[in-house]
Amino acid sequence: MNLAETTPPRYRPPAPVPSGNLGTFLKVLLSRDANLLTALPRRVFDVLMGERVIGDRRLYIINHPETAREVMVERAANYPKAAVFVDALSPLVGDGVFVANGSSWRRQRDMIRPAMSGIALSRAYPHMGAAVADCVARVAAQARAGKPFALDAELSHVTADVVFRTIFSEPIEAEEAMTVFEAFARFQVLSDQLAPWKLLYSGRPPTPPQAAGFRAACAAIRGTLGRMVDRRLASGAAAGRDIADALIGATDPETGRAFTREELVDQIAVFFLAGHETTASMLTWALVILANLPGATARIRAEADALGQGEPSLEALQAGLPYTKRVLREVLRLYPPVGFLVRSPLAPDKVRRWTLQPGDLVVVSPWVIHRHRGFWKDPDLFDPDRFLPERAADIPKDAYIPFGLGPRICPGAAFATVESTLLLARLMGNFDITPVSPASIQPSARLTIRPNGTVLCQARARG
Ligand code: HEM
Repeated sequence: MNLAETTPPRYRPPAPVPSGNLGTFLKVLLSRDANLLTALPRRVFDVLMGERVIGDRRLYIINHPETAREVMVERAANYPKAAVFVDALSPLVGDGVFVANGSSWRRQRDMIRPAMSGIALSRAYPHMGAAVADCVARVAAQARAGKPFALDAELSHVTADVVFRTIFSEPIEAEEAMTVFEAFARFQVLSDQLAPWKLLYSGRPPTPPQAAGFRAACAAIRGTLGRMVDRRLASGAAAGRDIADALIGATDPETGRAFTREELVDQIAVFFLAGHETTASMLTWALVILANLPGATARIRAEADALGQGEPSLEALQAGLPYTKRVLREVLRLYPPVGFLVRSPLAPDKVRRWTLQPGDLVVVSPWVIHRHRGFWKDPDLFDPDRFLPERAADIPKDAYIPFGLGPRICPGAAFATVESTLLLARLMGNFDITPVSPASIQPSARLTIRPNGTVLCQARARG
């Protein structure tokens, strides 16, 4: 079989057809569904930059990659993360690196570098392998039972397991890890419900009724992580074991100061938040899409089968599986888990024909840029081969930004790429996974861009 010929040439995976105007935008924002993706006007996917006034805020969307570069890279210091974004996450992550700004962010970013390095990845890799093997065993049990299972929940489980094992050398099944995992699920639901309130007001928004449950979920997560940190501090860090040890051993390059206990909890909460739902969402979309594409599935399986049954070395995984990686890149283009990067200028700044003021919101959206009519051929179609080296020249610089851009670019990109390649190869290599109701699956912008509901699937072991 010539595998290259088996991929259907034109497949449009689920996405809302943009049609919104300001009226629908506000309606969606205030509805229980609050899915921004259904509210985006068609025009947004054509313009290079646009302005909209919502409530008492001015909101700018920047699509042009060169303009995005000016703001996010060249003048990044004038564009810290917006308060609306920071306030939404700081009950969970304190002043951790994901939300910190200015010199506090710089110092933390320098200090987490060893925990995110290639050496740290090679130490994390065996933990990943163990978590993936457990995931394969759970899905095999579902296949034997013959009952539908929630694919999205399983992928959140395994990616949270990977994060936990790589931070603390402990699996998620441990009682404390499970407490964090379950409280995080509540955090996610409640933060989705709170987000629209916060966007509409530039001042302090009124306190909606969900806020108490939200704070309780954050306290449960931080309390548990704090106890785990205390135990590790008491037993002493053993250099090079895991991310917890790397963070405990990290020092500020200027002052030599280490993270305080609270700061350690902040960073670990960041890794948990930033490091598992993103990867889980990417993999959910990959499996949903591949269920429609036997040709692409066959190509991934050929690469997975070539890995053999034993644990592939990190080097083999990083160097190999080129088609699987192109599929994952294309999934990240169509469903970037972080769909909107939100900043606010510190000082007035002229950007194209507008003068942006402090308090304005500036959005650079991977979701919009990745589907922009001006930068991509057939932007809504699934075509992994657009990432073939010989077609690289077709992609404008900075039009592909699933991991962000500039100094705040995701430090976990290599980690996520290794993890998702291994998981996808193992799941596709061992199972047929088919959604029970494929027609109902649509993307929704929550904390990450996820399917709008539970993705029930049937798994069958491959013969
Ligand atoms: C497919 C998986 C992932 C995607 C798509 C992703 C995407 C992103 C994006 C877009 C940002 C920048 C946000 C902004 O500028 O506003 C970011 C930041 C960050 N990510 Fe990831 N991420 C992924 C996985 C991970 C993993 C596995 C980790 C850690 C193990 C991680 C840790 C972080 C951290 C610590 C930041 C904050 C960096 C800073 O502000 O300096 N991410 N991520």
